[in-house]
Amino acid sequence: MELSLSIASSLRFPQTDSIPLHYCSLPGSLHAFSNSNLASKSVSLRRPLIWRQPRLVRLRAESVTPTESNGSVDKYGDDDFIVEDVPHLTDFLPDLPSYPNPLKRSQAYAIVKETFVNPEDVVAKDIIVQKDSPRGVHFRRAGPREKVFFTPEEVRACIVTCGGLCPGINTVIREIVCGLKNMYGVDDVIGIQGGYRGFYSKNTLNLTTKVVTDIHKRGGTFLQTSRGGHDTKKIVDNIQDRGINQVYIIGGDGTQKGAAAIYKEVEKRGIKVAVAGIPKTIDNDIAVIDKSFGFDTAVEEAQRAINAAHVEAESMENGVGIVKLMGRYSGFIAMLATLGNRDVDCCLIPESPFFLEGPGGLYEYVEQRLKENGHVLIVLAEGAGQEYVAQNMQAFQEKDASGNRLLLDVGLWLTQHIKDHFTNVRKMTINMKYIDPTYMIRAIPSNASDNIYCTLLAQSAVHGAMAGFTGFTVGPVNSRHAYIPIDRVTETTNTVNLTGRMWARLLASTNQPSFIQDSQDVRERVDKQTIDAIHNMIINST
Ligand SMILES: Nc1ncnc2c1ncn2[C@@H]1O[C@H](COP(=O)(O)OP(=O)(O)O)[C@@H](O)[C@H]1O
Ligand SMILES: O=P(O)(O)OC[C@H]1O[C@](O)(COP(=O)(O)O)[C@@H](O)[C@@H]1O
Ligand SMILES: [Mg+2]
Repeated sequence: MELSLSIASSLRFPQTDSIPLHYCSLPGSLHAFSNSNLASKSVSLRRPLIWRQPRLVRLRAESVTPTESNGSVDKYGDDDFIVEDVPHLTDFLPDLPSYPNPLKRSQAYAIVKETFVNPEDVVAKDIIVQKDSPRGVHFRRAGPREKVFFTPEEVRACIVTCGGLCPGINTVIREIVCGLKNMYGVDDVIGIQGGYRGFYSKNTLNLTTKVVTDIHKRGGTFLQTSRGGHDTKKIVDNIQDRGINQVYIIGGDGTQKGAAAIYKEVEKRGIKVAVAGIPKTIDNDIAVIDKSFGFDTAVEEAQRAINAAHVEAESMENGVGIVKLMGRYSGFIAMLATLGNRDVDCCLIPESPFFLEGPGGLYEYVEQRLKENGHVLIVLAEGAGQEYVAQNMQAFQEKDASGNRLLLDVGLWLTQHIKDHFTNVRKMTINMKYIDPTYMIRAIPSNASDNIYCTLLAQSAVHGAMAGFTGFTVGPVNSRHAYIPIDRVTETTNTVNLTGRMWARLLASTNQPSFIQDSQDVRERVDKQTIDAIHNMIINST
């Protein structure tokens, strides 16, 4: 694949693992990589966001003792050291006063040795490097700052939850309320009910630490959620009318796009409102961050359905167990639930097309497993094989209120096809058990480790907003929490990399067919996806 220099020098690839040829930092400076690894992730391009001088000035002005700082202008100015910084209220309100952070005096932090994050701390996006590789992309490290831009008395915060459910939403709500109160002495927090449309169509709830004290023990969202209904102007009007100056938005890729629109409108109006996004998705499809909260809980819960299907399948002659799990465009839940289980014979995900008939197809493999083992267990993500289901059902494409494509039931479709094939074509009796635990895996409270994760997310968001950052999403990057520009997490979707090692591990574990007859084919397909994504981004960015 070839990229012309003019394209490469004005646009930069955000993810080194999906860079086919070039990696550019500053316009005009080009780093060529011999690495031609191709990823199944869609690759997108964005304008360079290198810390330019104004950001450097602000970053350094934020330093406690600039003379003692480890950094130097050169260091940050290096072409290969890129910091993708988040906006700050002072970008459009330069005269905003700052105050000493009250955290130092709080009960929790009184004896902490290093209360505040060094303002020059950044988190590396890629931690696998070679000796001579460029230092690459970094994000600002999350955590409390020496200076804050709100007094506790002036804060009026709100929390809203949007999109689908996932375990842990209530923990995040709780910890934002408790974090604001216990760390910063903020009393005024309100809940927006029913997602974005709740800003302009519903009454708010007063969220005190007492009100939220045990909500983390329940699944779902205490504030309710919805799809659709994002009207930026009405939402920001409402934010202004209610005197809200910190907005915490919990939601997935769609929600974060909405948060970016709110931030931009706030900036346009020049009002002092910090907008913080907390990424939420059961599908784990949000780019940049390590993993979304509640994902592990969901994978764990999926084990119950898979185990039940296994018990049913192995207790009968020619038992076929099929479990359908969530995963609209990304098969992470199905992949991890399969890897975590070990009884699964085959995992089907949206990223990996499969076929039924002929050599190397699913029917052949099912028959082989029935002969070898007496039963077979299949886990499939709801987004897998949608093109076949649509063809067969001659269905038209429906969308939900947010514009997401509504999926056809691939579980029922596959169940029927396997039954028909073995009964009518192979003249074999099979015992089919189909389990669809779809909502059960996301409508539960989060487990202990997700609760810890949710607490970190909430507290990091609170520290960021109090420090005046805005238009950011918080999340772990290589296990360290960072403030990430919202656009960065919405421009691409995280999908299972078919040419990566994790999918290979799954194939090695289940020993299922890869459904790829020619590995060159898949490389070319992934390559084409990459080129298409680049073309789309170029068109969108012009
Ligand atoms: N491109 C967008 N711009 C503004 N708001 C959006 C956008 N996409 C989705 N939203 C809003 O975000 C909310 C949640 O989106 P949805 O796709 O349903 O869930 P998720 O955030 O979990 O992906 C909805 O209220 C929807 O209107
Ligand atoms: O039926 P609902 O509530 O729209 O949710 C179903 C969809 O939500 C998802 O869980 C993803 O939701 P998000 O966009 O909120 O992350 C998909 O896996 C699933 O297809
Ligand atoms: Mg989504």
